[in-house]
Amino acid sequence: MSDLLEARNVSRAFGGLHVTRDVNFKLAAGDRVALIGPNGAGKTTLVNLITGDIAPSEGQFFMEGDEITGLSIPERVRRGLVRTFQTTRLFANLTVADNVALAIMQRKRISRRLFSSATELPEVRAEWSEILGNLGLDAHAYRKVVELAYGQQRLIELAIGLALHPKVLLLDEPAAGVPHDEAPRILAAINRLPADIAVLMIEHDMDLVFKFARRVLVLAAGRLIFEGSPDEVTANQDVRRAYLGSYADARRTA
Ligand SMILES: Nc1ncnc2c1ncn2[C@@H]1O[C@H](COP(=O)(O)OP(=O)(O)OP(=O)(O)O)[C@@H](O)[C@H]1O
Repeated sequence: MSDLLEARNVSRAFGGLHVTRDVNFKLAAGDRVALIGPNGAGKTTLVNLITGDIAPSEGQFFMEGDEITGLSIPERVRRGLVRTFQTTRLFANLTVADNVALAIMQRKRISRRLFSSATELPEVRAEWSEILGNLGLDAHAYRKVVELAYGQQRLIELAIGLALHPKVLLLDEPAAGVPHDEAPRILAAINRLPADIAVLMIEHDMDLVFKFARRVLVLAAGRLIFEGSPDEVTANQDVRRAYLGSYADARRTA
């Protein structure tokens, strides 16, 4: 199967600070990959490079074989390279349905001037109601985002990502800040994402990483130092030294 996304020799420096160093990886359809690494390893910078928020100093990105290094963020989204929205970018005083409808309209290029009626356009409504149903948010469709619990707001980020029809979905700490008892719903929603999309998740919560990922990329000081299955990553001495030590020991002795 051909690769959906490829990073080839990607580096990024800020002044003299080399934050991303010669990174290479590939994502294929159906991949469930976690990107982990200690604080300051360069995870967010790498995601910003993938999305086009920042440009690499060196190297290239490819989507389905086409070079996308010079493309804008919206052009990448149109090709199916989607990052979940942050809750801070949701329209808090609009309904959940309106927030998802806006993303559907963006994808279908329906003018926002039609917005007042667009949420209820049959083809738009059918789509958001299916997405919200799959995420267990259908009962909240007509509630304002601001009225929902934080965990539910984070599910709306996923809903908007899905409304953009991703081939590659980038999740930036999807459970961060979510109360412990709401976190399983996030994991359940992530586990129900369409099987054929590639998902790359940055996450600090190792329990979530090990429940979600079939492959783990480990970043340290801007370099990918290891790639393997969750068990291989836990067993690897370099990774343990760089990052996992206490967690791996805790797992072993548990
Ligand atoms: N625009 C920038 N200008 C200068 N330095 C930057 C910039 N963006 C990031 N850095 C530096 O790059 C390094 C990596 O930051 P980044 O946020 O990518 O790491 P991270 O692995 O996501 O960290 P965390 O897990 O703490 O979120 C840090 O030392 C940070 O200060």
